[in-house]
Amino acid sequence: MAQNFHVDLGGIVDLLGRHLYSTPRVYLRELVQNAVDALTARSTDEMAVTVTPCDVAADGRLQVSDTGIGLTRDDIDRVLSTIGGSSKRDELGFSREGFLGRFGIGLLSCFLVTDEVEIITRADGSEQTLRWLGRADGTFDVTDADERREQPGTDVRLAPRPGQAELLSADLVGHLLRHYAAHLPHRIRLRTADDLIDVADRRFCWDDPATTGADRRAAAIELCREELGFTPIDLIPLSDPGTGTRGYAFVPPTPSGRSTHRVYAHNMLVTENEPNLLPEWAFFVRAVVNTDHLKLTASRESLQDDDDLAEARDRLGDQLRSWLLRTAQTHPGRMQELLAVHHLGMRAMAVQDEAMLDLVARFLPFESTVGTASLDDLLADHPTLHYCDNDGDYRQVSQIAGAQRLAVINAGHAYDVEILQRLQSARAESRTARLDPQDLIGYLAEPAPADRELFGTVLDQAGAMLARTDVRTELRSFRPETVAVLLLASRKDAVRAVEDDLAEQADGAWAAVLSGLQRDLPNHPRFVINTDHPDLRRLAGSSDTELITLALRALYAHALASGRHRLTPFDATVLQQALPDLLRTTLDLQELR
Ligand SMILES: Nc1ncnc2c1ncn2[C@@H]1O[C@H](COP(=O)(O)OP(=O)(O)OP(=O)(O)O)[C@@H](O)[C@H]1O
Repeated sequence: MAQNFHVDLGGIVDLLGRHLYSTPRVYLRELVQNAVDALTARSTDEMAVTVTPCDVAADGRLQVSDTGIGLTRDDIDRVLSTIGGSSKRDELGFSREGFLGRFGIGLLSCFLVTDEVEIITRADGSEQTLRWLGRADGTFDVTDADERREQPGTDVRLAPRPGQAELLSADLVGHLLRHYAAHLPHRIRLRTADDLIDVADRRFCWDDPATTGADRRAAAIELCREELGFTPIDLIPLSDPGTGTRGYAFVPPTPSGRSTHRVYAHNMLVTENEPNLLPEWAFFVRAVVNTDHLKLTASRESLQDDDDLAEARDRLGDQLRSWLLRTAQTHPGRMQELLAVHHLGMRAMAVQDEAMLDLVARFLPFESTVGTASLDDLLADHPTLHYCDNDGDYRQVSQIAGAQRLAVINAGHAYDVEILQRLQSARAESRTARLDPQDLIGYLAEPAPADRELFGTVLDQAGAMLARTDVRTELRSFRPETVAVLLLASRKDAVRAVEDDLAEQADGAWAAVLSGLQRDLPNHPRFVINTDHPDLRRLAGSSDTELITLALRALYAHALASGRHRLTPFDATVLQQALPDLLRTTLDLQELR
């Protein structure tokens, strides 16, 4: 014969307490939820839930009392005395419309704070008042109650477990009620020593037909201040009728790395930190919403990550996106302000979404060698946009590229490169290309033959100086003529190994350094000498090869220092010695005069 499982209630309560609920405080939310569901099931005018904290009640027990539908003897057997039993699912097991509960386990959370739950109830349409007493050891009694309820409804009473009275007493109960229940559309009252206070006294502004236009906006901003703790720089109405989800997304005044949202279900607070309500790219907003149909997890502390939520997320994401596009058209100034604070979020969004890409291309300012401007403006003037994918490369090339009117963007921020690549593939007419600092040489003019001749000795001496390194010397004629030399090295080269022989080379003489640095790298850094530089031209005219070498060392040191290069041991030695050497020689020359 088939037998029933025996249930160890203590074990189940322990499981709930440790693994389902984040805190024993949820007991109060579960009780208020049941009371509100009972009101919903009855629907008369005399509807209220009254909560009496244990330190206010005469018998020292917390009581949650409602004027709801109550329970018949049969209900008690089916739903109270059966774990998992619930009146809030239909025959097929689906949640019934309008109810908060669904799983039939909420009441068990009371055993997180008490050993005994007493329920006094009178069902709507019945004269009988019944008493159910459930204990944490899994036993229960059902009897006629000694007292008689005047009205249909239910009182649930809990005596605090020793050491847990605080969880059931006035301070915390008042706080929790306002936290969970402030927006409930029912009358929820807290009993104090001498008064009854309404705690559910807030309507969501979007549900209040009386507040419209500017008033509604002001009310929403106030809601954001109270519930999210900041004054938003903008707000976006959200509405997904399919899941009965409504609210606002608020734009914070400072950037946030990842945003979570405050979600209510049937006006009862579910969570302050729901990560899955809006698409991941929407981290420039935080939302407050109420939902009627999105499902909750059994703990009721987060949304179920199911298909309904995924679809709602897409639709709400569409609303954010169209709002942004509209704002860009109608209030470009506001858009600019938004981008100034949340450019990182917008960049992330542009990588995933074409509409956002257009928006970012239109509004986001990029630093470039031809000025700071939007990608659209830059592309209008320059058929090909070059970019450096890191700030170091950009700093190396920016001055020279700018002087040659070569448009190079600093794409060193997060997502910049992806944005430029996406732009290239999304728009046939947009050309973007990565620029390696070494590529810059291709944009600098070859010197005239006469200048090549003039600089013959300089070129030879530079070649000799750098003979044992992998740096190649080039002559070029370029603007500005105040720049004498350039050292162009790609990042790949810049990070080439230097550590091994560093110690050996640190204080070595020139010869030792040079002989120690045999490299054969396919990509050679370029030491570029500007044949237009007036003093270099004077130097080139000199026949003093020693002076030329000294000057070249100093110029090489200068190029190293100004280009933010990673130093090889050779570079470090040049940097250390070149300028003192030059100084000494100048002084020697002066003494000779
Ligand atoms: N105050 C009340 N008035 C009337 N019926 C109640 C009340 N409290 C509980 N019940 C009945 O007891 C059942 C079990 O309650 P319980 O809180 O354990 O689960 P639930 O509310 O159905 O679902 P969930 O686990 O999702 O909260 C409810 O379905 C309801 O029928």
